[in-house]
Amino acid sequence: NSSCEVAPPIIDIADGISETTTVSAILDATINKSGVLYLTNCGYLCDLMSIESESAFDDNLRTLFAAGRSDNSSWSSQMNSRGYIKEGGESGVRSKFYEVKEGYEFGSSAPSAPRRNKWPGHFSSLPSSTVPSLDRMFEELEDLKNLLTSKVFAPYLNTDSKKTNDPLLQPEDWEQGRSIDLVRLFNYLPCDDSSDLPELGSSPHTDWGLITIILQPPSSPTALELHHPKTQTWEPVPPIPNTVVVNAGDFLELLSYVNHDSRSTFKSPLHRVQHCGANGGARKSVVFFSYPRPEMSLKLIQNDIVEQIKSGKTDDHNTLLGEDYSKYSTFGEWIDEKWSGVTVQT
Ligand SMILES: O=C(O)CCC(=O)C(=O)O
Ligand SMILES: [Fe+2]
Repeated sequence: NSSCEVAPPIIDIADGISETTTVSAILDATINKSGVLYLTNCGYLCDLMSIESESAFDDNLRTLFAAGRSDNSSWSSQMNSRGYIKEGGESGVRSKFYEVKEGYEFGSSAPSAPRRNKWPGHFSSLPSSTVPSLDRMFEELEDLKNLLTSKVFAPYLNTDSKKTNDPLLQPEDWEQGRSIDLVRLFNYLPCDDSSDLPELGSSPHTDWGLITIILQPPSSPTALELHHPKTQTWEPVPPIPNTVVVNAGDFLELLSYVNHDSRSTFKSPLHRVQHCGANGGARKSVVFFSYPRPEMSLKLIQNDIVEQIKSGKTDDHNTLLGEDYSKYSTFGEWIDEKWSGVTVQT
């Protein structure tokens, strides 16, 4: 049964990932299976996805989106990627699908962060707790990224350094990624069929960074789907109360090619968000994109690795493999270019 095979495992991290069985389960899901897994007992973020917390969470986001809609000084721009994203503001696969959603993007609130968050200013009904609770969410997401990377992904990448003498990924490489890490809050709007194009919540894509963490409120409709390469089918990733979803990104996959053969690399899975299913299409989610520090050199990967991978694989959707990135010397230069293509300039 293909859906059993591809169904992401639920991994309990109540022990904080000190057990080798927990490490192995996460590696198995990201290397041998689909590249997606659920975490449970992950603390604050898993508690936030409980049935009890759902209505408060939903109210918070609804107020924020309303505020963003009515204050165009808080709108996100191509150059900034911070603030409110209005409906139709995402490029996606522009000529093929219409992405029926609005969003809100923010990152680190540290004064030293390269980009400033843009919260709606003149909206009096935005509760005073909204921004602090979103800042808290960002910190918790950073903690979970750092935990997973330090205990699971970096140790794996740094073993077997046959091709490199130095560790591939050092603590500062992921910890300092926080300056560009990004939370995107999405409000997938009810289906209205007003577009000539087929409607989707999110076009098929892979994520670009190290890992992505997705929060799906427990009673929201199943909409996130994972492409199963063997059967070429889309498999649901339904919300499960008290869990978060984690998936590997293109950069993590690519790093793993440096020290490992193609059979044992991380999988950055192709996924999409369906629309107009249950609940008339309405759904909210929180999606956290994590990256390495922007100064991280791409030299290690440049060699001949990309060519080797390309020649050996036909069904890889890694966006880093699809283009000539030898013109970029750091991860930051490359990701800036990717981000500038995301929002539609209007
Ligand atoms: O909303 C979701 O569940 C996932 C969205 C997604 O895959 C993305 O924005 O990269
Ligand atoms: Fe994604």
